[in-house]
Amino acid sequence: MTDAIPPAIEISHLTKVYAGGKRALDDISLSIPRGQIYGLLGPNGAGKSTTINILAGLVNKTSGSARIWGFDIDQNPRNAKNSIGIVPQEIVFDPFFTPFETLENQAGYYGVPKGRRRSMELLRAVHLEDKAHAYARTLSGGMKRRLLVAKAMVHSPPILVLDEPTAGVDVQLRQQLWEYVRELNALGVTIVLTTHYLEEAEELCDRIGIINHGRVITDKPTRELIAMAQEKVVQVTVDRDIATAPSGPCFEKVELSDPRTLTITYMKDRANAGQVLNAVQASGLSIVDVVTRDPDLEDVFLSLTTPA
Ligand SMILES: Nc1ncnc2c1ncn2[C@@H]1O[C@H](COP(=O)(O)OP(=O)(O)OP(=O)(O)O)[C@@H](O)[C@H]1O
Repeated sequence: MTDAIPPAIEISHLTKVYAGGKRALDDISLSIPRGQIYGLLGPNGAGKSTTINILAGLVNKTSGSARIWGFDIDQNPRNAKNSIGIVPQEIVFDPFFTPFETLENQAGYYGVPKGRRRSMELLRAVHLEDKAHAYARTLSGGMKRRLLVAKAMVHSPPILVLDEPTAGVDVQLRQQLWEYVRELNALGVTIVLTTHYLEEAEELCDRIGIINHGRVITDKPTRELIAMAQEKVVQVTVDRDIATAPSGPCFEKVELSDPRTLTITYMKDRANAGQVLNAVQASGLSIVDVVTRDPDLEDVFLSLTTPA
């Protein structure tokens, strides 16, 4: 009876108006399925952190409701909190504790008995075993971020939320972090991440929600979202220099990138690449090379978040 299993996170008509009147969330509803890697995307100030901070119990909502692993955050705050681990955007540690102590303290905070603590195991998983007894202040930025991930996992929550985890983290560390996130997901942990890196969301996430100005503008499987980008681009190299770009009935836009290269945009619901190439040949040009570009999430994101 999979239908009876509640989603990992269910947000229903959530609204947040900050003191001062800023409406950061305006009637948001989202359902995040269990077992997935879910990407929450949106431009700066869209309301991503506000959403996560409400789930974490750090910000009070104005109205609406949220359930974490089936537990209502108002009616069952303790179970809701125990079901989620949050890696915050900002790095906050007591610099005088070692990574090992940091994890032990956090486990204590969650009431994890000594015999069931996994501090060393977690440090090993985030490649910080050799730093277990160094002061937190001596760790590099990337190490601190990995320690935050371990800290969020001390109570073995079924959901891990990462708020902009790779901001300011170099490419190699980012890859290591994602590797660990994927491992956790393979073990059954539901992952929610917010990111500005669209390629990253596209590569990692099974499903993506986009919010803008405090509203959900889309919430779909990544594949469907990419398919929504209607614009396609084909770059055609012709056999001789030309001075002006030819026109074609199915061209949305055409540019002469260099004297022999045409960059043609067409709408995939109105034409196909064959028709575009036929139109080029019909203008008397011979084609020597063709490069097509598939839409990526950036195209979808821009078309959905830019005011029409
Ligand atoms: N404590 C606060 N008091 C008043 N306004 C706030 C507060 N925190 C956030 N806001 C405002 O609420 C809106 C949503 O902010 P939020 O931090 O949730 O966005 P975000 O999508 O996480 O952005 P970013 O990607 O920059 O972190 C913004 O306009 C922000 O200025």
